[in-house]
Amino acid sequence: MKVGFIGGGNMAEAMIGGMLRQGFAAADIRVTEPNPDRRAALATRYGITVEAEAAATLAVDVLVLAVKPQVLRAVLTSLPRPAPETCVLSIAAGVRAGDIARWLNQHKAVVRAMPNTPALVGAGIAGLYALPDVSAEQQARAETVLKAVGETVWVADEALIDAVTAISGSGPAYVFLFIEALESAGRALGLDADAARTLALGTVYGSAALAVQDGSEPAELRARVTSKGGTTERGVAALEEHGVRAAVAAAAAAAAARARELGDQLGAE
Ligand SMILES: NC(=O)C1=CN([C@@H]2O[C@H](COP(=O)(O)OP(=O)(O)OC[C@H]3O[C@@H](n4cnc5c(N)ncnc54)[C@H](O)[C@@H]3O)[C@@H](O)[C@H]2O)C=CC1
Ligand SMILES: O=C(O)[C@@H]1CCC=N1
Repeated sequence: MKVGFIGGGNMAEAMIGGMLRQGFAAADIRVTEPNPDRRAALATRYGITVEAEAAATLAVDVLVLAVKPQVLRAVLTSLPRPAPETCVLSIAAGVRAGDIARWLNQHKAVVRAMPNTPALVGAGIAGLYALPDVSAEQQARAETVLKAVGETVWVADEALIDAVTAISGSGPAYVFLFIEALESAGRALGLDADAARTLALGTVYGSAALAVQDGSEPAELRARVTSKGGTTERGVAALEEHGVRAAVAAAAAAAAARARELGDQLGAE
């Protein structure tokens, strides 16, 4: 299967690294990238073909759109229409699949996906949505590309991709913010910087691993840490008093609203 990338930035690199680790051949991956430093870096690191112009990148089974949402329309309207069998896989936040099809001269085989940066270490999670004209085989090809860097979840309603964006697309930033806060609380309690970071990171990593492997409800896992009259009870009560659930809900609502706003703004162009 041949895969092309329009845009060779962070997300494209994460996906390319994962695909090569999963056994994709470097000869089957092509990238179009205008920045000469990025072109040299990708070609050297991965031995793939990286070019300044899109022409050769288009003759592929899956064409990944990995540029910023704000430039997508200009990029697509300057391209020839891809072959009907080419599955276009957009990872641009907010931009709707129907607008992509329109900018590609009514090329209807469009899958819209939202991956996340843990893809860099093969631990990504991506939501996908396919326009009705995408065949089962084209869907499977798009999924194979994303599965190279983690798990996938299909949604049947495109509006839910904005929810995926708010939860797992932007979510790593919420988790990193929590790690920052836990680390700085550790320093405030007298731990040195190294110990505070190691403890904060190990706690988030270990807790996520336990939740995934054990499979119990997160509330049940929390109950197992929380001894009656003990320390966790006080700590969790303080988190609840300070509105941690409301803060997370507000973060997700704001991110989803921004995804919709991007879709409205960019689709109206
Ligand atoms: N960073 C993240 O956590 C996530 C990002 N996304 C989406 O992925 C897309 C790419 O994001 P990043 O990789 O973070 O951005 P990035 O800025 O690292 O990469 C974008 C690349 O596109 C290149 N580019 C600009 N104009 C171009 C053109 N005309 N033709 C080809 N390439 C061009 C840039 O030189 C740059 O290397 C965005 O649409 C973003 O919404 C999706 C999921 C998560
Ligand atoms: O912040 C953004 O717009 C992109 C989409 C999800 C993660 N990064």
